[in-house]
Parts: sequence; structure tokens; C-alpha cells
Amino acid sequence: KADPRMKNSSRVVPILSRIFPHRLRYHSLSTKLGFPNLPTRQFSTRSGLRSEDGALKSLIDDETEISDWVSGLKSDSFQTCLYSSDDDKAGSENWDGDRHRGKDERGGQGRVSPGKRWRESDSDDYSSMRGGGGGRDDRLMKSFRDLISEEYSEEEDEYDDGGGGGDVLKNASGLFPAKREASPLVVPGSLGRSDSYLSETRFDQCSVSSSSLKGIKDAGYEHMTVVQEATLPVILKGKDVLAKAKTGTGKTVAFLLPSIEVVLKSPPIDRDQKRSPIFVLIICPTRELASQATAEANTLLKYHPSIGVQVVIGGRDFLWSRNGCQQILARLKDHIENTAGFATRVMGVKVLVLDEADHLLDMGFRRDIEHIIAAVRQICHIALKRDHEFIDTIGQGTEETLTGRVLVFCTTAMVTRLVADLLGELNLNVRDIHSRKPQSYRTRISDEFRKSKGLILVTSDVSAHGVDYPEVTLVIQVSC
Ligand SMILES: Nc1ncnc2c1ncn2[C@@H]1O[C@H](COP(=O)(O)OP(=O)(O)OP(=O)(O)O)[C@@H](O)[C@H]1O
Repeated sequence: KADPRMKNSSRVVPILSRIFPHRLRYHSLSTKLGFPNLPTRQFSTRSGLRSEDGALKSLIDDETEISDWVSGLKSDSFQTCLYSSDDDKAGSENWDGDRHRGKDERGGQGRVSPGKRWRESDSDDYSSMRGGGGGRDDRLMKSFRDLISEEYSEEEDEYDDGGGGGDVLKNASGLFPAKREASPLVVPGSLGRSDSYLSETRFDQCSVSSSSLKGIKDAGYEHMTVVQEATLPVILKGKDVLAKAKTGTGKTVAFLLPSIEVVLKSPPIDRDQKRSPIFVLIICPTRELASQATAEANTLLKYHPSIGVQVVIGGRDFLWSRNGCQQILARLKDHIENTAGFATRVMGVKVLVLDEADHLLDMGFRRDIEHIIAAVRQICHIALKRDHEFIDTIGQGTEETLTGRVLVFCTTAMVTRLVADLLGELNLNVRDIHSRKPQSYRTRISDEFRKSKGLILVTSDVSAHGVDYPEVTLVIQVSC
């Protein structure tokens, strides 16, 4: 039986189809420097997977079929939150899901065991979905926005929910410039200061329910973190958000708290309904991260006895394996089709969170994300609206993440220039010295490198002779 709440919408969600290009990876350098880390595992390109993976193939083939039975479904509103972290702490070794999220430093979580509530019925099979740690640069975020919005424009009119995006921005506590999505909203308070994750704003200054406030207080939180402060009012206004923030800066609460408020604002559940509808769907790449989010949710839900949280986990550490995304898809499809009541329950989804989605893109999973979104969309009619807000608490460049001096030796002037250009493309703070540069320039750059911190010097062997650079954190020899 369909949720009666779904009756009034006329949205049609566009098909997402563009292929996201694979990106260059500088794994070892980024790991050493504490730059945003990239995965160590080798992932095959996506092209071969589809034919090999029956589950994915069948999901895609079945999209039309699923779409048939959901075509009558309607949704009043649907919010999408895409979260990414600029993970300068988590090393590549953590990609299997045992990332630490700074909880020891700040405490205040884990009081309630994951999945305590709502485990009663239809899931013996728990499977988590969440994207690993470590954000990428703005190109990724832009790609994400492109990915989600590009086909949106084709059906723009059908998406207009009358929300009035500009007004939303204007009304948002004065924190947000009334600007549409042309460029990310950079939250300056957070830039370049690793200890400044807490904002001046207290939770009790925001319009969240008193029960949520009690839970927040019990968790020991008083002030919002920068990303929470920036995203909460926007999401509470019903706006979609694409947020970028460093690891351990409270993104989980940033998406959980407004999600809880959305649930609270939803019409009461029909008591006759056998299975409670799912209002919020959070997709995480690993069971560990899903469990952490669940624990955090339970903390926030302490005084909301009517709202439950359920973690659905399948195989063990499956995501960052070769077919991880396909497995998510397969499980999603499996749950939709075979888990008693799941499809009906998920029809009520009002908030979709793709946590750390940038990693999925970075790893060439764009197609798979599209399919996940398509699969979810089939049942709940969602998309990140084109007038969503992109909130960036990190900003361009990564200079603040590099504190040491890095020396990269290359064999020739050409290779030196190439390596410097590549690092520059990654927004790293880089200088190059080689024989084709004038001596005065080389001397100046040498001096700058000696004096400054947070700089990468790429040099040909020309500067290897007789130079003495103090406190070099890392030396890399490029031998091609
Ligand atoms: N407003 C707050 N005040 C104090 N501590 C907080 C606040 N919000 C979250 N925390 C705590 O900060 C820690 C890190 O938060 P969280 O795990 O949500 O960060 P994150 O940005 O999601 O990290 P990741 O990128 O690893 O997913 C947790 O222990 C959480 O309980």
C-alpha cells in the first residue's frame, strides 16, 4: 500500500547519464603530506563491470519495470544532501571503513548501540552504504553538481516546487548571501584554521525542536561547528545542499539534525500502517561509517521516542572492493524487490544523504552513483535541485593543509615543469626551478622555499648540487 503522503507531487526526476572522467591520482604524495588522501586500492574502470555483474545489469534493465510500478507515486518534497569531506587526516589505510572520525577528541557519541530501534521487521540483513574518507577539490564538487543538475535543466519546469530559492537564501539567518549556485558559498570562518571547527552559534539559537536540543545537550554539544552552522538553516528552509567540510568537523550532525527536523514536520504516521515509512535515507560506503552515523542519530534521537533509526548492512567491507558500488545497487534493488515492505517504506523518503559522495566520483564511480540515484529516484522521485546551495567550509587551495617543505627532484627541465604543472592543477602550493629559468628567478624561489613553510619545490637536478634547504619534510625523486 502506498504511503498517502505521496499523492500530491508532480515531479519527474531526470535521468542522469553523463560519464564522469577518471582523474589523475597523486596518492603517495597526498598521503605523506596530509593532503586529501586518495585510495590506495586499484580500481578497474567501470566499463567492464557492467557486463560482468549480473546484479547491476539486471537493476538497469529493470529500471523501466520499477518505473512502471512507481510511476503513480508522488512526493511532496524531497531534500538531498551531498556531503564531502576534505579528509586531511584519514590515511589510505582507513579506506576500508575503520576511519576514526575524531570522536575520541570530542567525545559525546556512541551511547546508544547502532540499530537499536526499528530492527524488528524486515532486515536480518544489515548492509551499510557510505563513501570513504577524504574530500576532493572543487572540480569534483562541481562535477557532482553537474552530474545531478545537468539533465535537470531539460525538465526544469517540472521541478519547480515553488520553493523560491532566492528567498530561501535571503531569509537564512543573514548567514548566506542571496546568490544562486554559480559559485560555492565559502564559509570564511573555517578556512586555514584547523582548530576553528566550532562556530559562535549555539544550537539553542536555531529553530530546532526542544527534544532535539535536549539530545544535543546530552551529547555535550553547545556550539555548532562551522559546517553545521552553515548548512542547518539552509536545509531547514527546505533547500538542497551540497556541502564540503573537513573530516571530523561534524558533518554527520549537520545532515542528521535537519533530517530529524524534517521527519518531525512530516504528517503523523497512520497507526494502521504495518511498517513505518522511511523518511530519511543515508547512503554510506562502509558498515563502520553507517554504524557511526547510526550511533550519532540515536544520540540525537534520545528524546524522540517515536523516531527510529535502522542500519541496513549486507556483506562485510564490500564497498571499496572492485564491485562495491554494484553491490550497493544490487542490495538496494534486492531490498526494494524482496525485503518485505521495504519498497513501500522507502516511498516516503524525504531526505536523501549521500555521505562523502565525492570519493565515489573520485574513484570513477560516477556511473554507479547515477544508478544509485536512479534507483532511489525510481521510488521516491528525487534529485538535487538545481537551485541547491553549495556550502564550502574549506575553500579553494590546500595551502593550509601543508605545513612542511617538500622537495621533488626531477631528471629534466621538461619533467620538472610537467610535475609542477600537475601539482599546480591540484591547487597545491608549488614552485619550480630548472635550467630554463633565469638564475635570478631560481635564486628568488630558492630563498622563498628556505623561508616559507607549506611549499612544494619541484626542481631539476640543477638545484640538487650544493643546496641546503632546512627542515625539508619530504624528498621525492621522480626518475622518469
Ligand atoms: N557541535 C559539536 N560540538 C562538539 N562536538 C561535535 C559537534 N558536532 C559533532 N561533534 C563531534 O565531533 C566528532 C566528529 O564529528 P563527525 O564524525 O560528524 O565529523 P565528520 O565531519 O562527519 O567526519 P568525517 O569526515 O570523518 O565523516 C564526533 O565525535 C561528533 O560527536
